[in-house]
Amino acid sequence: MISVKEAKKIILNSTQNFRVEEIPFIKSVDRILKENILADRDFPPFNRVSMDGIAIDFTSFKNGQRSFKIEGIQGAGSEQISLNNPENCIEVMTGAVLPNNTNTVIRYEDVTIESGIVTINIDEIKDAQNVHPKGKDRKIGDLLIKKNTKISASEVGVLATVGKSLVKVAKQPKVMIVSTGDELVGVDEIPLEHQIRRSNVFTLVSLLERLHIPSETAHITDDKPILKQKIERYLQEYDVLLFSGAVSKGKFDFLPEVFDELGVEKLFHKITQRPGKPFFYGKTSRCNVFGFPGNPISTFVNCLAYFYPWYYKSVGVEVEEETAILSEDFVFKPSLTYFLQVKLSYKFGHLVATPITGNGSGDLASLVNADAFIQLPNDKNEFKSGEVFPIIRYR
Ligand SMILES: Nc1nc2c(c(=O)[nH]1)N[C@H]1C(S)=C(S)[C@@H](COP(=O)(O)OP(=O)(O)OC[C@H]3O[C@@H](n4cnc5c(N)ncnc54)[C@H](O)[C@@H]3O)O[C@H]1N2
Ligand code: MOO
Ligand SMILES: [Mg+2]
Repeated sequence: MISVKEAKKIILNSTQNFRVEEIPFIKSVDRILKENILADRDFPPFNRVSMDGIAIDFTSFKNGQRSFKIEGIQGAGSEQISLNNPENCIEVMTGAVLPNNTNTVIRYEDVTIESGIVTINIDEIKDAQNVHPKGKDRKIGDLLIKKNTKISASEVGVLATVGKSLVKVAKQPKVMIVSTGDELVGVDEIPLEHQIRRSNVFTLVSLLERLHIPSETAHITDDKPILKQKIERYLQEYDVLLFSGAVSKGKFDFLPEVFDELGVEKLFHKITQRPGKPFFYGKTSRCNVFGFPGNPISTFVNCLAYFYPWYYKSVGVEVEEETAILSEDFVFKPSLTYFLQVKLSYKFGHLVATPITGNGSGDLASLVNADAFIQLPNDKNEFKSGEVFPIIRYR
């Protein structure tokens, strides 16, 4: 049996490189960028008019001129024109190129126009006002988005603007999720008295969907030869296998021996934690094997506490640890790290975690009443209101 800290260390030391693929940028949200995105031109690429109005040569205004004859019109999307007479003006629209020989824009709200003559109604005008200068935001070649960024809507806009219709992202691992157990029937079946419906595979599928990892699922009964035959094939075809169940001490908990017989290197089996203690973790040269204990909350918390960080490290993303303040005193006697279910809220701007009591790791209904797990260390038994501990959110 090893500690949570040791287990995490082993897991983070056995990450995989899923390599890189190119996908349409519009499909890239929540994927991990695998190239630096540079400015393909200055931002903005020309001196951009930022208000609808008139463009003048500021020197004329400085010299006391207040009325200007309209010489032309410059709309967004038309080639730059030039002001020929510095005592005239050009009507300009937001997004247009600032006309040649002008440098200052005055809003329509601040002028009156009569018979083609513009009269300025305000005294306060600054040189170069209402112009967004070429290259003010970014220069050509500047780094806009760093490699290993998790792509969001804001990155998508930048990718579009630099013409990155195809973008390099971390490839997702090929994952198979396997449930085991003779007591389990399908979601659409009516269970007999001694049976229950499978739920863990679907929680795992959904937890992986949050990471945009597609997965396949299978169910295998507690039959050792069949388990062995199927898992042998999965080990050759998938990058990651996630199991739920059959890793504890029961007569039909065949997975640890099957893994051993199939040459899966055991990296650990059992962690000093609750729930999720009998977690098995191993690997072959191509595949990482996560054998989550079958109790639903054990499978759930171990996927969040171990598979998620393993995945993020594999794709090169650093995730900051989040913490919350315990809202009430809590006692946990066993010397195990306890992943306590909590409901999160904000009090005076601080994240507060209120314990949600359930009936142990089989009580999957209690998961819907909580938002996260708070990780209480195994070196003490009494946890006081106001103390701060790491949390793992699932909402
Ligand atoms: N003698 C001991 N017994 C147990 C120990 C122990 O240390 N000594 N550990 C307990 C702990 S802790 C856990 S957690 C469970 C882990 O059991 P397994 O990983 O072997 O899982 P199973 O025996 O197959 O099932 C346990 C439980 O979970 C239900 N289950 C399994 N798969 C699913 C699924 N896909 N959907 C819904 N529910 C599922 C299953 O019906 C069982 O009730 O072992 C303890 N025992
Ligand atoms: O420690 Mo087990 O994983 O909850 O019942
Ligand atoms: Mg068992």
